Amino acid sequence: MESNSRRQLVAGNWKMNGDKALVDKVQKQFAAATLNNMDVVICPPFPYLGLFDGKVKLGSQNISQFESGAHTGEVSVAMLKEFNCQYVIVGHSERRADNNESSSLVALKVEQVLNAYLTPILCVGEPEDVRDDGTLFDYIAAQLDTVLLKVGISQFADIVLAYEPIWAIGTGKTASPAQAQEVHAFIRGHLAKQDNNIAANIVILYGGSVKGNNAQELFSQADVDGGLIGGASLNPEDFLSICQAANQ
Ligand SMILES: O=C(CO)COP(=O)(O)O
Repeated sequence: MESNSRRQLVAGNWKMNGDKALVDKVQKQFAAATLNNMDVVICPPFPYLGLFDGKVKLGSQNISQFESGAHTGEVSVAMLKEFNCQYVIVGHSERRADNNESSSLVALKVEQVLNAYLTPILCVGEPEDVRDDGTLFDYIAAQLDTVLLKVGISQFADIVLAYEPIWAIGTGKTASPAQAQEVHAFIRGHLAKQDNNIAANIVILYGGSVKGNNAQELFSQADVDGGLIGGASLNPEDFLSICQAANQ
């Protein structure tokens, strides 16, 4: 694999949790922290985006596939930009399940985010039965290929990927560092078939029950470049200790 300039990234996905008090706590915590070797992104629910004061990078948890117009309840990339949002989580398994988001819809959303020069955090990951029946790699490849077909490999230079095995999300059942590394290496190898350089440089996060006590081992795997953190991102102390693990 080629040399790379990957920097560790930790993104906190609050999901439909948190409140204004948590915004204040997180901002205080990170204003006092020194994290020079990694990037922190907070992805709160939409209403809280405007409350952040610029000390941490911001991401949203979803976006409309449309640019603007008569789409009640949707939020556009242009609106996110007005709130200094730099990242957008796209294709989280909870949205794929709760809102029937297909990989084709996910691909449209990725395209929308890229067109606005924001960074998609594109989530892929298998349910437990897929891992059990041995079709894990085909499943992940298919999720990636739908987006690859839509936007092309060169656009992956501006994408962050997140591998989130569904069986590990919110379950306390983390993928082992070896299991995470195996899939991350597969993803990088899959992209390398089209472009070695992009594959070597793309940041691939792991998500699924990352905590302060397992982050360091996960993040030290060769192809794991940080994490997408759910539950533990709601506790500023825990989240900071995860970020410190990525800062080393
Ligand atoms: O879904 C996740 C982040 O997007 C992971 O959630 P947990 O860290 O709560 O398992």
